[in-house]
Amino acid sequence: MRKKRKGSETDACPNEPDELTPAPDSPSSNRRAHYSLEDYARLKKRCKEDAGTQPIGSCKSRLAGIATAPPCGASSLVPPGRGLKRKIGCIDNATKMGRKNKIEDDYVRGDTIGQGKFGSVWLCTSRTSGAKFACKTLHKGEETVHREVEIMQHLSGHLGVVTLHAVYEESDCFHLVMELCSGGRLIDHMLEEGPYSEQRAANIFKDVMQVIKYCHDMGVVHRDVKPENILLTPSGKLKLADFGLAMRISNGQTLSGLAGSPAYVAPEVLSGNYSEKVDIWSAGVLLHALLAAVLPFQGDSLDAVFEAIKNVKLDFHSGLWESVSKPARDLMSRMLTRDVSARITADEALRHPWILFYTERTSKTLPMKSKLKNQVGASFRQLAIVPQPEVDSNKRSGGPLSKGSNLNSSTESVSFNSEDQDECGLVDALAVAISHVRISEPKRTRLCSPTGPIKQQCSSNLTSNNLCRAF
Ligand SMILES: Nc1ncnc2c1ncn2[C@@H]1O[C@H](COP(=O)(O)OP(=O)(O)OP(=O)(O)O)[C@@H](O)[C@H]1O
Repeated sequence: MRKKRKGSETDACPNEPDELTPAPDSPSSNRRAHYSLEDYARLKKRCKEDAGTQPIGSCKSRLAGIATAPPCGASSLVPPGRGLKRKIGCIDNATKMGRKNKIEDDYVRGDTIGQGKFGSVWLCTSRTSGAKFACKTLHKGEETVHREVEIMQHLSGHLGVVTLHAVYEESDCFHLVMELCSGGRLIDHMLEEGPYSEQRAANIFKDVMQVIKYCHDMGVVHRDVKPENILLTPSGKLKLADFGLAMRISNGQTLSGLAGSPAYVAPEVLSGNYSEKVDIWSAGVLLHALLAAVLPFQGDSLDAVFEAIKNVKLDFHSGLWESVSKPARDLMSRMLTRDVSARITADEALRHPWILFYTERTSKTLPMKSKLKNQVGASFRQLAIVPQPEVDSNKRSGGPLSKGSNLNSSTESVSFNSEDQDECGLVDALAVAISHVRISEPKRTRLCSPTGPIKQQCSSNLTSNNLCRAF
């Protein structure tokens, strides 16, 4: 039997309800939404055990369609592991697949720096150059190993993607030698430093959206966009990591099956077929967390989180949102809309006035003093691309993701030196924003032939596999 990836180890959980119930409004309730996938795995294991008696619409039927689409052009019926040689044969020379050397010949092994449920990520040092790298070891037999390797190679080279330097194959595993992102994970910065200024959030968010757009242009859906999977380099550059759940997708093709992380998962993932727009939703959750330091969809259990994702109407009008500009709220609402066709694309998000305002060249000289916030908001309101969506009270938002001081400047790509600036700069920036507001269909740079919905493979291994890390 093949090994199951993403925390497939599931234990009996007699005390599950208690374990899934954090104190209301406590900071930990947010963290539970981030970190309670093991709980969810246990829950779903129970679902699996009940599978024979579950009716349609039960958790079994919800979990049956775990997406297993292979890279474009490959049959979804190819058993995982088979065709691996062919796939990795595509990996170019830069990654030096198929080399005779063992990794120990070229690198000195260092400390473990990350622990995934699949295995570990460890520090390694090149014997020739002395340069340090991160090495992720993927054990063969895991369902998605070949896909992660292939997709990393496919995307490697973009500034926003962790660069894959080399791949070493052993009889039972692959070692992926990657660029070392020693600046930590974005989530750790968020937890430590609390809500971000709009200026800072916009610049972080722009970097994230640029790499998501790149993935989508390259025909890849990440499916697990969250701050835990965004790493920082020492100079503060953001890098999207962990393509363990990523899938290739053709234009017009849809995926199916549960994959993602609970707090960030798009509603359509919970209910049916979905597309690359799931990454937009997840990025919208991230933007919410950046600006408000709370997750938008919370609950006392994972099912309650999912219920919130499906039904809670967010209120961007009151409470903490009163101090956030309307353009920021507008962008968020366009990303966190359940109507997938109305949800903006990565390209559109990047051209949203809020992003342009805070990240365009002229924004470097714009005032950020709070007294100008409303003016900015009013100006942006005029730039709105479409009307604001209906909002209602959000009963579950609460509990800070973190408390803390201002973020250090390591990730800020634009410096803000604005105390003495006047409103002329603001007008200039708005003019720039206006000039960029054009909404059109995004282009894919690498498309595969449309093949229609990807066939589902209902493997119990896959089911519990994706449940745990990716539920
Ligand atoms: N290139 C890198 N540089 C530095 N640290 C890294 C790098 N890649 C991964 N890590 C560390 O290892 C951890 C696990 O890596 P990764 O997320 O790729 O594994 P995973 O098991 O697929 O993750 P998850 O359990 O979140 O799905 C990361 O959270 C990070 O702390």
